[in-house]
Amino acid sequence: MAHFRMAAHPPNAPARLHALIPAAGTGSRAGTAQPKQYEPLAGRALVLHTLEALGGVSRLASILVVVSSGDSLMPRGAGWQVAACGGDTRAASVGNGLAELQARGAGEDDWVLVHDAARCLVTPAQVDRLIDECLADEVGGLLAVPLADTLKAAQDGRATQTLPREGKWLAQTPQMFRLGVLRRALAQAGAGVTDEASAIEALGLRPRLVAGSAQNFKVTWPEDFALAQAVLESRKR
Ligand SMILES: Nc1ccn([C@@H]2O[C@H](COP(=O)(O)OP(=O)(O)OP(=O)(O)O)[C@@H](O)[C@H]2O)c(=O)n1
Ligand SMILES: C[C@](O)(CO)[C@H](O)COP(=O)(O)O
Repeated sequence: MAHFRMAAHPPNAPARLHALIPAAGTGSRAGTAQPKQYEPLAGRALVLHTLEALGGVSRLASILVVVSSGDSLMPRGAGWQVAACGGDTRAASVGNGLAELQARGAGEDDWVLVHDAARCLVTPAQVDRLIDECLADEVGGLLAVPLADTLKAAQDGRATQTLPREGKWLAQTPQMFRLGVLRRALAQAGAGVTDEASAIEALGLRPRLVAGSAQNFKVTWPEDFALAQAVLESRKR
């Protein structure tokens, strides 16, 4: 694996910001022959749209993409680095990616913005809003959207109860936390957590919720590709 090291970061220098992109999943729910991040979308691999958006965020000092060992599909480019240290779960891929970032020169106090490769519709403006609102925050935070629909509890395919939706949000990415705290939080939380914020919450901390956008959805199901394509095409007009 080709390694890069970041420029030395002197003590007391301001914290830098890094993007970490977990891209080591198989996309089993998407029903595609290859992992969904490599599916063609508006003329190129889905993950390249994600990387283009992050490349438009001028405050990011580096972008590291985590892929599975043996992955031969991830495109190489000047604007990002690739580490083949993916794990069995998203949490493991992120934990391994944080260790890799640190090994490559990132500091404990540096901010890391973890962003799903599969959220290819994120925009630089959304990421900048997250950074603006979290940079002075003691904990950090995440993009999220308030629940728009009525929320049901269910059993055997039948609704058993309608749950209050007030105060409920859908978590998106990026999720922005200090590298050292996030590493420790994920190590304590274990492989079961589905996002970084849950590991931080388990420490008793309260991540800031920053308004995201319904368009920043995660490509998960077969029908999501056509929707993502339509959004990308609408932005060209
Ligand atoms: N072991 C894993 C699992 C997921 N991811 C990444 O985490 C992001 C969000 O996960 P998800 O949408 O669940 O992707 P998959 O795990 O690939 O999809 P599925 O659950 O349908 O198999 C994706 O960019 C995916 O590549 C990862 O890096 N390592
Ligand atoms: C991190 C995430 O995208 C926030 O909504 C989500 O939790 C990932 O979950 P998945 O089960 O790995 O798709």
